Amino acid sequence: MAVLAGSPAVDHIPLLRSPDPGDNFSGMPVVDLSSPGAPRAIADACERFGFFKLVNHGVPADTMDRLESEAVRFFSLPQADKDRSGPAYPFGYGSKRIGLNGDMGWLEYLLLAVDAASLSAACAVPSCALFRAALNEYIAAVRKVAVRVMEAMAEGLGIAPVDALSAMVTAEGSDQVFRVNHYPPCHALQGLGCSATGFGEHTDPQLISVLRSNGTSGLQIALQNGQWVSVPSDRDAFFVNVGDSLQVLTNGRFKSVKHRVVANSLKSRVSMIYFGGPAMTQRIAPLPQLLGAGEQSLYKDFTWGEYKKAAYNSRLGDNMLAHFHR
Ligand SMILES: C=C1C[C@]23C[C@@]1(O)CC[C@H]2[C@@]12CC[C@H](O)[C@@](C)(C(=O)O1)[C@H]2[C@@H]3C(=O)O
Ligand SMILES: O=C(O)CCC(=O)C(=O)O
Ligand SMILES: [Fe+2]
Repeated sequence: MAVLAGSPAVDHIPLLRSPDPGDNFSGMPVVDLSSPGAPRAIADACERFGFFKLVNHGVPADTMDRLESEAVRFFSLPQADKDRSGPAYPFGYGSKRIGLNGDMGWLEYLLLAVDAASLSAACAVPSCALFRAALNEYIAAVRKVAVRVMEAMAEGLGIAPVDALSAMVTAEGSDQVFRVNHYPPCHALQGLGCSATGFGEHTDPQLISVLRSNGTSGLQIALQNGQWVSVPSDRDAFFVNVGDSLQVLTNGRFKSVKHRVVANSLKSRVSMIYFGGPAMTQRIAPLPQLLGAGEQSLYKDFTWGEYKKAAYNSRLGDNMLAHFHR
């Protein structure tokens, strides 16, 4: 992977070709959650792209803006103060290093554990009461959206009960994670025709990810033909993606989408992502309601705990699911 010689600021950060304005995703599925057609539109988008934009989701702009302002305030603290909330593993503040296996990106972040509906009480960060309150309010709201979307997925797939998928994230002991990412502008690369990797290409291991970002673009997804396209930002919408576990539960009908973030040379990007995962002991296997007569699972049997362990022992860009294919 190319790294820029002589620019210590971006040392060890992989570089990417600058996004080309023509790469904007023109076919982006946009789903109105308040519309009766939402379940079918969601299932269709998950089958074609594993990704869609969600509007009319009902989360007040205030809830999103408050968390964004608190996050911006946190990330502008002196480095030594932020470092006191680290390291990121298992949960806390991290900078440039992603995971424990050598991945690097042009970002800093907070990785947080989520309990039944809010931040885990045991979660060490952040200590500021206003930030914690904003996190709790936002997490409770985004989690409800994730549940509504998973119910719509079941309806769109034509399976019963309606909570066949969502029950996995509402169950006792479900493994939910929340992440706030800050990608500072990467001035060192301005005008050089390349960009710093903010978050390298990967798929999310969980069932569902629900992302909201400020008005700075940078998120890209890979289409099924391998082409990378840029996702135009929209601070009022959520972007939903299918994770590896949901691909398995649907026996490959829904696609776990490969995505990455390219850092901007001028503007900072702030994103907040809810990752809905099941309980560690949950078996991840195609739902019987989705298997046609004589249809076999494409995957070996495993639990979320086993898959998570394999994922966390992998590099970001590794195709983790490949090891679980029959
Ligand atoms: C390199 C890694 C970071 C990651 C754990 C892993 O070993 C591979 C999966 C990565 C990922 C991607 C989605 C989420 O951001 C995340 C929290 C997750 O559950 O899996 C990250 C992990 C991480 O940053 O710890
Ligand atoms: O920050 C973003 O916009 C996306 C980050 C991401 O894909 C992740 O944290 O898993
Ligand atoms: Fe991701």
